[in-house]
Amino acid sequence: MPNTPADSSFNFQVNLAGIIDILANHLYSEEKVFLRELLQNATDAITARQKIEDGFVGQVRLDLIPGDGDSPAQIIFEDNGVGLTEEEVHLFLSSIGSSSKKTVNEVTSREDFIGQFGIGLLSCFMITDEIVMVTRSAKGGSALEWRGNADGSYKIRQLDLELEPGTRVYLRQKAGVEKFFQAEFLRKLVKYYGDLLPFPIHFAEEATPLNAGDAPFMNDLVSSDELGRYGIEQFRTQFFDAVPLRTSDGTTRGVAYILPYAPNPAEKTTHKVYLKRMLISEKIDNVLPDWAFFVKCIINTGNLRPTASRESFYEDEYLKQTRQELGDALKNYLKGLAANRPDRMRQLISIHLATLKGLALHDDEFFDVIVDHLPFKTTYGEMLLPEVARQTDTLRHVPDLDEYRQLVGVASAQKQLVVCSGYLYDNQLVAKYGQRNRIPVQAVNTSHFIQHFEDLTVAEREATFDFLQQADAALHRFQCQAVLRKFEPANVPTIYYMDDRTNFNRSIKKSREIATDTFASMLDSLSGSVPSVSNSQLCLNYRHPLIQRLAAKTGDLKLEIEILYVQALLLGHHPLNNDELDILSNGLLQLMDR
Ligand SMILES: Nc1ncnc2c1ncn2[C@@H]1O[C@H](COP(=O)(O)OP(=O)(O)OP(=O)(O)O)[C@@H](O)[C@H]1O
Repeated sequence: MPNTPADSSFNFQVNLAGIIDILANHLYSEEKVFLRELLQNATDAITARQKIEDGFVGQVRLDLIPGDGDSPAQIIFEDNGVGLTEEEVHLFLSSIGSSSKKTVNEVTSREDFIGQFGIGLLSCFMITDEIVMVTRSAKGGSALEWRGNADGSYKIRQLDLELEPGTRVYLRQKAGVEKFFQAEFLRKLVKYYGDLLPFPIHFAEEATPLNAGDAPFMNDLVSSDELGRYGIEQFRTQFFDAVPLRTSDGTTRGVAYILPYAPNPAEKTTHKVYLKRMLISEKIDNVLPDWAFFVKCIINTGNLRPTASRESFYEDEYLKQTRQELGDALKNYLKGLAANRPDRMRQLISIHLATLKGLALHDDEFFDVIVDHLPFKTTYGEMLLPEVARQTDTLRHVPDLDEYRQLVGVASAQKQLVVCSGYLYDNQLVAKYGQRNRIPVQAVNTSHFIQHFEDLTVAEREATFDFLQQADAALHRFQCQAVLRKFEPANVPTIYYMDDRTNFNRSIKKSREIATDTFASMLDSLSGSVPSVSNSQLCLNYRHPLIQRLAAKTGDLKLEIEILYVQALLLGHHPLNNDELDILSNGLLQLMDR
């Protein structure tokens, strides 16, 4: 054991080969990014040269020397950028984490370049064991050869060659990465990462560059047809629409494609993002607000800061501002669509209804943009909430779908405008609409309607007294009270209101019928804990001829009343338990006997 003095200090020891291995092989998710890093260095070198030579025209050439039996294949990647002096080679190329792009002076600033960490070149070690770079600085000096090894060693030598300024990188294939050394593969990869770069990238001696150097979304005057065609080309999808995006300072611009289908909300939509015209990643998910997951974007940005792996952006002020502004552009599009093309807005809503409703609930701003255009089922047919609000002083809604179905005919006949809020999010949306627009909102159920039905006259009440007594007694075992009222439509004989307690007890009874012994005793103790008093009501319609006839009859009407009760359950979409099914079958048998 070494004898360490009490308060001695040491420097960390760096295992160079280990660090290189981590950076080269574990920072990036895929090997192909080595080409992105080479393109990025070439772009930055050309930018740096343009800073000192006004109007300088950059270019890049990529070549592949196929392998033969003895020597492996080799990629040669060449740019006519600023190159490196000997001092710079030692300072930036041979020192991990050093980058010439951090240097700020009167001609360059940090924002001019894509690179910043001083590690990107190491990604080439994913496909080679040795990086050879031949460079000559535009600032003068002789040509140099630098050989960097994955074990952390490097060599430099001066070359006695009259080279034009620029840099050439040689990468000799290591075992197991043959696919990156195929001409076709490289061509595609260059197009993939560098299609928008503003200088030609040639393959070998080919006259036509591999990259287009531009894209329709970079052009302010682009037509939406052109954007649509670009969307098909990029994603093989005919989108619902293409929305041009642009931040106020113009540093980020692009296009948002509205998906022609409802996306899976569990999956985040990712976007294709270029940084200073170089493709960073297709999997960026934080450049748009969360609510915008019904669009897929392609954007080019000049000021967002990529992380070291370049697979996402730092959550900084620029990103927040950009996200806000791109979100605003989308909201403006939706507003414009609603104002000028309501038919298209309706189509968009019909595709993304659930998504838009869910988003509106969680984002107040978005809520205000969209809520006036969301269709709701009402007793007057499909309506928008502002239309409903114009026609009633209180926005009444039925939050239970089955209950709404039972009530719709009755409420329409009473000329009551009621919204169905039984579909996903509708209940909360109606409540939020009332809250934000200061309109009273009331959730109503069947009981509300029964209370407002017309009462019988005194004479009618006297004449039906016995019948009502009998009905009440017959319904007692179902924890239900009989009520006699007059309501429209006259062809509806009954309407049933089931309160929560009865509902709970009925579900327990239904489960009890199929439960094992142990589970049954648990259910018994549960049902014992609920008071048997309930407010459930079977409202009999005195306008219906059948009810009038029954009310006028004397004798035992238990079976008739029970059948009416079961019929009301069925109309209200309530599942029947065994007792109730028996009532139906007995009733039919007795009918046959008669
Ligand atoms: N083609 C090139 N022309 C001129 N200089 C280059 C070239 N490629 C690399 N360099 C120099 O080597 C340095 C290190 O490059 P590297 O790609 O590792 O990091 P970076 O580009 O600075 O930052 P990042 O890690 O963010 O890519 C650069 O800062 C630059 O000075």
